[in-house]
Amino acid sequence: MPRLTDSERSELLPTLDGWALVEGRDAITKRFVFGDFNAAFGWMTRVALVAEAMNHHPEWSNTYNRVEVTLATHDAKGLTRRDIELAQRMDQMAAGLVKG
Ligand SMILES: C[C@H](O)[C@H](O)[C@H]1CNC2=NC(N)=NC(=O)C2=N1
Repeated sequence: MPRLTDSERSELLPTLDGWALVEGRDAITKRFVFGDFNAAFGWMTRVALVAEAMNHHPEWSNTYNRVEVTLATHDAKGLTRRDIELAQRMDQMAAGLVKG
């Protein structure tokens, strides 16, 4: 899986909702804020099954109702289309459950 080209980045990154580039690393990151722990962990559980089905896994941490997510393709040592797809899936699955 090749890393995103510059033109792919300028095309695809703006389609994401609230994701930011990680300083000093070819990766994207986002903080999801849910109503409570149950909502946050339930979302993580559902996303985990999607990630496993995609064979593409997030780097993430959970503190009560917050989930910090970083996406990159380890095999490519940077961003690929898999990261864009997983980010979009995460946004879809968080719709209506997150603040802001
Ligand atoms: C062996 C397994 O298919 C690979 O390690 C997969 C699993 N999940 C992955 N997830 C991510 N984020 N990047 C990868 O390169 C990757 N590779």
